[in-house]
Amino acid sequence: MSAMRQAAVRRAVRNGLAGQSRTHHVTRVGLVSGSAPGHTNELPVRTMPIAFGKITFLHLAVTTCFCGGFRNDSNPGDNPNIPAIAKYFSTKGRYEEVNPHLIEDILAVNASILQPPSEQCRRVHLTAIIRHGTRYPTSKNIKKMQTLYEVVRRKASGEESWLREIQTQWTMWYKEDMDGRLVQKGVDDHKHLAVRLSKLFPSLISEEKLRGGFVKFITSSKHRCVNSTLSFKAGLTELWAITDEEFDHAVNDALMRFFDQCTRFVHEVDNNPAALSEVDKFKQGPEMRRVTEKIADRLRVPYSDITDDMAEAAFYLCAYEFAIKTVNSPWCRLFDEVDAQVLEYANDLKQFWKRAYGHDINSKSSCILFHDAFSRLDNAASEIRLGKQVTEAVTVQVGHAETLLPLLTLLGFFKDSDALTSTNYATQAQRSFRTSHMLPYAANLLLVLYDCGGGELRLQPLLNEKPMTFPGLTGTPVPLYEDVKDHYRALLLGCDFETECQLFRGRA
Ligand SMILES: O=P(O)(O)O[C@H]1[C@H](OP(=O)(O)O)[C@@H](OP(=O)(O)O)[C@H](O)[C@@H](O)[C@H]1OP(=O)(O)O
Repeated sequence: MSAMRQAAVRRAVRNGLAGQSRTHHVTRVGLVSGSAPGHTNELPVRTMPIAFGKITFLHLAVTTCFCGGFRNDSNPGDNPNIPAIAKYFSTKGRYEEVNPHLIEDILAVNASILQPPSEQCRRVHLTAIIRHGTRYPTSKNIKKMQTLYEVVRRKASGEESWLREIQTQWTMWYKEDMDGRLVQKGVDDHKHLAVRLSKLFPSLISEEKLRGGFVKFITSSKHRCVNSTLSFKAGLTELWAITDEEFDHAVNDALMRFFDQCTRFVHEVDNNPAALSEVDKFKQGPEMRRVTEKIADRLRVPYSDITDDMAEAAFYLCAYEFAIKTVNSPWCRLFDEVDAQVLEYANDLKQFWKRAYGHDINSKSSCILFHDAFSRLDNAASEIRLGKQVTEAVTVQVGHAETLLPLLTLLGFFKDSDALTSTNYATQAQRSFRTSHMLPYAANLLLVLYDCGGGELRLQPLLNEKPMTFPGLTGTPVPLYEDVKDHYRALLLGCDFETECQLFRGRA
């Protein structure tokens, strides 16, 4: 693309010119191969043509004047290509289900939600903590899917078209060595997120800032995270047609996989089955039993063939076929909405007790990430106060659902009055702790620091590109940075990772 055309593209993105519509077919991004040699489904190391699709500036103009919050009424019932139960897929859900406006335009942003707190305020720093993009199932779940497929293939009987499709057309294509690796949709998740964030924060995520070394990248060592980081960078380099420079990223598991290194969490939760007793009780309880019996009835197999694990495997088959291939799989026909809500709750129970409010150490294990985020914000704040340029304008940190959730918990987000337990499902229908809304693939927590002049700094949190308010700080949508620090003073003064993660902490 000529320099003149690049400038025109950049101007159009910046100015949101309506009426101009350009299609930029960008190609090539090299990814880290993570699979066993010869795996047909693995993203190849060699570069691969990824058509960026259409960057339509017309949409930019339309969406920037799109008022109010995003539409959450994707109403999949109207769209036969979207499973009616897609909004219950928990951490196996697509990003588009929490931002349905992206279904029609994956690059659409709603800049109006990001109006600065006042005319004087300008954005000076952005920290983005992002879950990797869409991935294959883990080998643990692929084994369960394979077992279920054999039961259905060999024992199910019935004339329903969806059953015949499973038994005669659908093939078990998942292989154990896929084990959670990033898929092509996951590459696109991060490329598109990068472009949307560059449109939302053009003064921070810009070619100039990227080339100037003001944008830092940190990632978990897992393939899905490294490849998501490469994809995020590719989204920017392709947008700006940068071919003469590459940009580093740091692999830092102490930050992005802190849960592996917190001894007390590993001992008291990760390696302790009793820590998830509420999950186990729910999976053996009446709600789940009704689901497994209904599935067995639909398949006309004995109740003993469809355990809670088999029901979960069927649910995951529906979710992965949709997330990876965007197909409304025949596996989805095994569930009605009530069944899906029960399976969603089982997932939420796992996340609640393993990564969130269920055990205090779950959130305290994220102290290292909490302090890292605030030290970056403090550095930016002091450079602003000294009248200097902010040396780290943007930090992009790629991790897991279990990176984000403990931090969100530590900050007090999505806390209900009652804990999720094996016995209160019926009263938790309106709970705020719902991972389907919080943690899809590519879920992202953004912390935006504003300089409003006269030493006034403000901090805005966003989750999945939607503004939030810090729990307990509801006076203003974008509070003073000092008020936020006051609010979290105890954590800022304490929350010492080494102390919290000591095995026999505080015991004689
Ligand atoms: O049920 P699976 O095996 O998929 O659980 C995964 C985690 O996936 P999630 O429960 O979040 O959907 C996976 O988190 P991710 O963000 O990396 O996808 C995690 O890394 C993996 O270890 C499994 O978690 P588990 O708690 O060990 O089951």
